[in-house]
Amino acid sequence: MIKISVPATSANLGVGFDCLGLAVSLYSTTTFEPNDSKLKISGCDKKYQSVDNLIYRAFTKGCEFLKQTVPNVKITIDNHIPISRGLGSSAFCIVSGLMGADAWFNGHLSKEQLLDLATKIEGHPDNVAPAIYGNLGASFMDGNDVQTVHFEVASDLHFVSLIPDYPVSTEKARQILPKEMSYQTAIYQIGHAVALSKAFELGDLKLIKSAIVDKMHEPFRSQLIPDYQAAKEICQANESVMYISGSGSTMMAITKDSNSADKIISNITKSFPNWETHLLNVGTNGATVI
Ligand SMILES: Nc1ncnc2c1ncn2[C@@H]1O[C@H](COP(=O)(O)OP(=O)(O)OP(=O)(O)O)[C@@H](O)[C@H]1O
Ligand SMILES: N[C@@H](CCO)C(=O)O
Repeated sequence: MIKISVPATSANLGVGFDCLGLAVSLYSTTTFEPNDSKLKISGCDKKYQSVDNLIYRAFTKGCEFLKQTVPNVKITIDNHIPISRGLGSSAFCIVSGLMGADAWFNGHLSKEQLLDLATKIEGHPDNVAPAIYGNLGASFMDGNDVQTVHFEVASDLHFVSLIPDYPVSTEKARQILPKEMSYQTAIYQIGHAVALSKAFELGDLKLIKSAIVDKMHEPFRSQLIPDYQAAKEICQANESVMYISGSGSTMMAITKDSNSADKIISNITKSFPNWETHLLNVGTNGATVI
C-alpha cells in the first residue's frame, strides 16, 4: 500500500497574486492499492468517484510520463482540505496522484519534474509548489519551465483559517479582475511582495501588516465574499492581519499571539456558527510518502 500526505496551501498571500503560496499544517492523505477492477475510489463525494476524479487523472498522467501502463487501482482519500474554498484542494489531488504513480513505479521523479507536471495540470504553480516543497514558495513561469524559490517562515506566526459555508468559484474570481493595471500599481505590488516574503521569514507582523495590502485582486474579490468586512473587523480587533486565501472564500488571519487566535475563532464561531475554523502553523513538510 502507498500512502501520500499533502499539506493544504494558501495562495497569493495578498500581494503575491499567482506567485506566492504557503503550505499550512492541515494535511490530507491518499492511499493507492492494487485492485481487481480498473478503479475504486472512496473517501469523497459520489460525484467524484469516477475516472474524472482529479487524483486519478493526475495518477494516470504520472503513469504516462513514466511510460507505464496505468494499473488497476483502489484510491482511498482521507481529506481535511475543504473543496473550492481557496486552500489548495486541487493541488492536494494533483500532487497526490502524481506522487502515487511515482511511488507505485519505485520513485524516479525529481521534485522539479513533479512541479512541472503538477503545474501543467493545475495551470499555475502558486499552490502546487508549496504543496510539494512545504514552507513559503515564490514561483514564476520561465517559458514552459517553472521556477520556484522557498523561504522558511518564522515558527511563531499562527494562521487561523476562517472557512465560510459557501464556496467562491475560482473562474468567477478571475473573471471579476480588471484586464489592465497601471505602472504605479505594478511598482506598488512588486515592492510589497518582495518585502512580504522577508517579513514572513522574520516573523515581523508589523511589516506583514503593511506589506500584505493588495491592490490587484483582493479589492475586487472581496465583493464575492459577503462576510469579508465583518470577518476583517473581527481579525483587526484581535491583533491580526487578514487576507483572502487563494481565490476565496477562505480568509486567513495571521497573528503571533495564541490568545488572539483563540478570540478570533470564538468571535467568528459566534457570528458564523456554520463556518469551519482551524488554528494552523506553517506546513514545514511538503508532500511525502508515509
Ligand atoms: N477530496 C477531493 N476529492 C475529489 N475531488 C476533489 C477533492 N478535492 C478537490 N477536488 C477537485 O478539485 C476541484 C476544486 O479545485 P479549485 O481549484 O476550484 O479549488 P481549490 O483548489 O480548493 O481552491 P484554490 O485553488 O483557490 O486554493 C473540485 O471541483 C474537484 O474537481
Ligand atoms: N492564484 C490563484 C489561486 C486559485 O487557484 C487565484 O487567485 O486565482
